[in-house]
Amino acid sequence: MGDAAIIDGKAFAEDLRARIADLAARFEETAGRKAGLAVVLVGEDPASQVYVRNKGRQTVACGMESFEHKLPAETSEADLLALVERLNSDPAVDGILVQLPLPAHINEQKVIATINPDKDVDGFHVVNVGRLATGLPGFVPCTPLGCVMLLKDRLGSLSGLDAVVIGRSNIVGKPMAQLLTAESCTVTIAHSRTKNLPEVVRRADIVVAAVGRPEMVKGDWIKPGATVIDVGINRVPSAEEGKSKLVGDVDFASASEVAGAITPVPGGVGPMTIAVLLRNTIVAAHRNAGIALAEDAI
Ligand SMILES: Nc1nc2c(c(=O)[nH]1)N[C@@H](CN(C=O)c1ccc(C(=O)N[C@@H](CCC(=O)O)C(=O)O)cc1)CN2
Repeated sequence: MGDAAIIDGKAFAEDLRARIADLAARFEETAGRKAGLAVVLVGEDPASQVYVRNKGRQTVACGMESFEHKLPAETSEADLLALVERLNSDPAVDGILVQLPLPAHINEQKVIATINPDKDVDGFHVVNVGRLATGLPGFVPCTPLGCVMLLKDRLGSLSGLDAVVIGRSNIVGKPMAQLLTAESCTVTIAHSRTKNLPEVVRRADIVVAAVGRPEMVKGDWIKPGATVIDVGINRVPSAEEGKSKLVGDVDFASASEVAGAITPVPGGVGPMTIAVLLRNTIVAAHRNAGIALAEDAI
């Protein structure tokens, strides 16, 4: 392996959860109730089951209330929308998250649009997308916000840096580009159709790979000393017969020879996703209860 510093998302997420646990305890004292997060899972996708279980456990470990709703894969869209409506009007629920992906017969956008934007701790509702785009307070999607936290922890100010985001999804690529713009980076959104992609990436001080292609970004695409954030989570066959392993969108072995710092997979961006979800939930609880909170300090 090379000289790149390893950005330890697991350790950062642990620290963040400890701060959230303090805030949750103080919230309970002041509000007379725990902050609450409702997580809805439709179907039996194995990865989603793990993520939802971890969300529930970490919510409780931080001193918040977890409301889990596990629905069969054949649940109708109407029934799911009715559940979301009930959660919208439940005063014990500060945050609502519907685990994605949903089964093909359910319209994801319709479900997200039904969540009360002030309980949308995933930051996926168009109202929150618009708030982020215009700089208004709302909720920011957890994975990109976690990436920015890791970058600022590593680099301090990001102002003036060249950033390339590879991937243009609504959940990661687009909000990531907006957050980096708000930090005064010069941002390029690249994707699978970008011409001369390696050349574009080589200009960047910050590379965020969120393209969903295992180990696509090679070491010779990286500017020496750049900071590399790997959002990819790809399960691929391992050298051991019948086993699989997780890899990112970055070829870690070659990129870590060149980069100044890099997130590993696993243990980089992934653990930040759930920690930031808990951060958004405690923020939602304070807003819903009308209790002041220095949100930027979390
Ligand atoms: N409603 C949502 N659905 C989905 C989101 C989301 O933010 N909101 N993101 C992903 C899945 N996800 C959380 O839901 C998630 C992904 C990965 C991790 C994580 O900790 N990854 C570990 C590896 C875990 C493993 O072994 O599989 C790591 O990278 O170290 C947490 C949460 C899609 N759906």
